[in-house]
Amino acid sequence: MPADDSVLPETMESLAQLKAMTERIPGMIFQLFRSTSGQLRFPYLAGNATLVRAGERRLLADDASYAFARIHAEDFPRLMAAIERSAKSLTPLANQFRLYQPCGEVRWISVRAQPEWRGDGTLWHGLMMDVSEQVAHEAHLRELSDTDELTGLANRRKLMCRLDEEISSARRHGSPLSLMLIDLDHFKGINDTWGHLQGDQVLEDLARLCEQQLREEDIPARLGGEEFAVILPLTPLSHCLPLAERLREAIALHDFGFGAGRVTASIGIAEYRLGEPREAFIERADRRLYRAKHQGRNQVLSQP
Ligand SMILES: Nc1nc2c(ncn2[C@@H]2O[C@H](COP(=O)(O)OP(=O)(O)OP(=O)(O)O)[C@@H](O)[C@H]2O)c(=O)[nH]1
Repeated sequence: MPADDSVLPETMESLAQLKAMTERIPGMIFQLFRSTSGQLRFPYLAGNATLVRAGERRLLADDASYAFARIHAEDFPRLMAAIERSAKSLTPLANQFRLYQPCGEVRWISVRAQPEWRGDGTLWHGLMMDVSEQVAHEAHLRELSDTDELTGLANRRKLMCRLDEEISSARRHGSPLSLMLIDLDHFKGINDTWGHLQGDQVLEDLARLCEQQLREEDIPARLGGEEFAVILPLTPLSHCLPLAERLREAIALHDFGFGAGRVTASIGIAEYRLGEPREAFIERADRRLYRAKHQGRNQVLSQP
């Protein structure tokens, strides 16, 4: 074979480049091997030292359990199931999990890897990235899209999701579930007399009153305008009625900034009937609210 003096320096240079690059990427590149007996080890692991300490890497080359022990308990079964599926079907592994850092901090890690059958086990070639900032940003966006901007309560979209969840739980367990619909009386008059900003303040105060008067497990929301709703899980109508009455009274006695007794609300309540669709449940509470308005306002009306 003809000697080629350029091969060695070029190879050395590529290796140096590769080393410099892997040490700087915001994650790790790895090979993970799982033997047919189920033992896991990282034959290759390079990259961001904060995810795995240099000393730990040597241990992980023989036994990956040190790293797997740092995975959050809630995410561990999902990751193991994904590894199992990927090994069985030889399809790419894609998962996201929380990893405890040596300092105790938790980071979100996204893993993508391609499996390959090696005769005595499966070898994945992959990449792990620290996606904690992205996960936090997504959670913030989700929160914004679920929250009413003015009052900070859940918005209509979130309320409907929560109502669906509570209805399915009530169906599964046969547990009671009630709904309150709350509408401020003559709110247009408040806006017209005191101005829109003061009107907004009333809505914010009402949100705080709902939170103070109700229990931790109740779910208050602003449906829009001056209309609010509260989901009361595990609550029969007989328990919901005094709660609604207490809230109505608290509103009527509260000083919203222009003297107590100037703002009142009408409340319609209903208890979920097993099997009924969500809209029918809301409709029954709404009919009671409508009736409360027409019977003179500042009152609670219920429908069993
Ligand atoms: N300040 C403020 N006003 C709002 C907001 N959303 C809706 N409104 C006002 O709420 C008022 C609702 O008026 P109506 O639907 O006639 O109801 P109401 O005056 O409360 O009368 P009843 O419900 O029949 O007692 C309207 O004047 C809307 O402009 C808001 O975010 N802030």
